Amino acid sequence: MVYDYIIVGAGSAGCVLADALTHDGKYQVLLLESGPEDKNFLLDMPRGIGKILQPDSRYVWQYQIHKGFPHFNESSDSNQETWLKGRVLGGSSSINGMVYARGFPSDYDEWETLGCEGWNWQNLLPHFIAHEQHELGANPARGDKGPLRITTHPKDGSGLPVRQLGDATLQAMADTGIKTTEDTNLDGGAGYQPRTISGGKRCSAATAFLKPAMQRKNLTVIHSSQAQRIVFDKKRAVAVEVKHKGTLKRLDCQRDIILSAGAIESPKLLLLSGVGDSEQLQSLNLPSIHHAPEVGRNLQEHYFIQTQYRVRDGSLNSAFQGLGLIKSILRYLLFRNGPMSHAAQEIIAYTSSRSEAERSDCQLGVGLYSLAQNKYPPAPEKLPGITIGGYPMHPTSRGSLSLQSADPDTAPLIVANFLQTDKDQKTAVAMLRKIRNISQQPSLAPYIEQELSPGKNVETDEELLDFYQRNGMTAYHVSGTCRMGGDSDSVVDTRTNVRGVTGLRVVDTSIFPRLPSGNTNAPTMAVARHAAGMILEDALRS
Ligand SMILES: Cc1cc2nc3c(=O)[nH]c(=O)nc-3n(C[C@H](O)[C@H](O)[C@H](O)COP(=O)(O)OP(=O)(O)OC[C@H]3O[C@@H](n4cnc5c(N)ncnc54)[C@H](O)[C@@H]3O)c2cc1C
Repeated sequence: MVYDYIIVGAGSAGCVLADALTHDGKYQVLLLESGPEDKNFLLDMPRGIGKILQPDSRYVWQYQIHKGFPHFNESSDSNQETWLKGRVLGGSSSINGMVYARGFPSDYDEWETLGCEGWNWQNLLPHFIAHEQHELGANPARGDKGPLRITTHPKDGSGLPVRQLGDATLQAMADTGIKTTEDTNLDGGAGYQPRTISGGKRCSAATAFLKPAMQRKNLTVIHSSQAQRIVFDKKRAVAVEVKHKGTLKRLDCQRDIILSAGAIESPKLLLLSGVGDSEQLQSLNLPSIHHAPEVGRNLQEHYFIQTQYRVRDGSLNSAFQGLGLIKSILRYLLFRNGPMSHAAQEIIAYTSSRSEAERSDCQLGVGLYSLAQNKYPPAPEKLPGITIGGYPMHPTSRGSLSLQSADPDTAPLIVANFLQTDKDQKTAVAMLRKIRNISQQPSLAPYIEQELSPGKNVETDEELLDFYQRNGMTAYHVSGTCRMGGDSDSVVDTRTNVRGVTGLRVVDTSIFPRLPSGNTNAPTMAVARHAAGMILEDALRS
């Protein structure tokens, strides 16, 4: 069989593409996924991620990365961390924190200004709307007829006193100038978390887009098979070489091969296939099909920091351990609600680190629980607490990704280069001060007993920055490594074609020229739907 399209990677982008490209029944499409099926109760139950994100999980890719702080020893804990990506049908949308954040109009309008013609808000908004089945209902900027189910954190507090603490936190935010809104995706500000959760279950890209499409005869899904490289006939991509149970196989394609393997594996596949910096490729004895030095550059990630507070009452800590955990699980099994049905954090806020009059530059997230210090994988603290975390949304620092070996099973070298620029450092410190200010508002005084971290001894800008650098971590939003642009240096053009070759596209977070304001799952799905329209249009023309 020669497929019309082969999509590599059944993640957020791959599932949307598989649905859109098979819709009219005209094209034979193969969706290839290296991970297994998503048949596990812990993937469905939102707080199952506590177990899914364990180091030995079969559902994740793991990467040991360098943070890139020049003043810390390269091998110290402050300079290294583990990044995870989903490796299962649904990709990272099957293992993520389920925060539904679209980014704001200015993000996409900025993409267009950067040369990505046609990728503005006006063009992307219809895709967000078409995807959404939002419990708050439809309006000109929100959809309720799509396959992706979205709810906001429940108003009843799930039978626990957490709602009072949540309301008090929102009041504290309001007192610092961050208005409370019903739908933070439309109005910014602060509110209860919009989530890709419905009926107490995760709604991944596989649930929303792939499962219904799998009924179609023109879609073939092969899981547990890893693409090793793209096969070229001169400069045309014609097949994918795949490893399945130790055996190599060639799968042929007559239109386009679309890489949707995510912002780490898509550039890795390009490099392994001969599209990248030719000097680097030659040093690894790889062929050079096209010299594209930007592959793997422009890496962007949100650097997340968590602050913690001891509280007297209202926290969920007891619901995640001992007898409390058994009760939470029982409650979930019986009613599909309670703490096991919550997203990673209960409250979200968008704010400016400096003045509310300016464009929001930070996302804050409040978890009504606290975590034991220096423990990996994360575990709840015994005593009650809350976390207020956040990250600057528009980092100007850039990292990179490169091959360490020509062996597809060897992880690439990733250097994040967090907080390298003066602007990023100033925003990081200002955000930490903002969080502290929120925690000190009168509405939280009945709850908060003590700031645990950073703690009152961390006071000057230098101390706050040092705390941030040492304790910050990935927000799991890695993007930008196959940058899309109108300029000849960009890796893909504005119709998602890889420059310098034919029959090859990239559609996933790696093509983002800049990170959007907030989490990346919803933007990736909208980008994939926009790209699918172009792919079908181009097919009609050819
Ligand atoms: C732990 C975690 C928490 C997150 N929390 C949130 C959140 O709460 N909200 C939010 O909006 N975003 C969140 N994100 C980010 C968001 O989920 C991702 O940015 C988004 O899903 C990425 O989509 P993608 O299509 O680019 O890649 P992915 O969804 O990662 O999909 C890539 C797929 O390609 C497969 N693949 C890779 N290489 C190969 C190969 N060689 N052959 C075959 N298949 C291959 C992978 O196994 C994977 O299934 C989180 C991410 C993680 C990891």
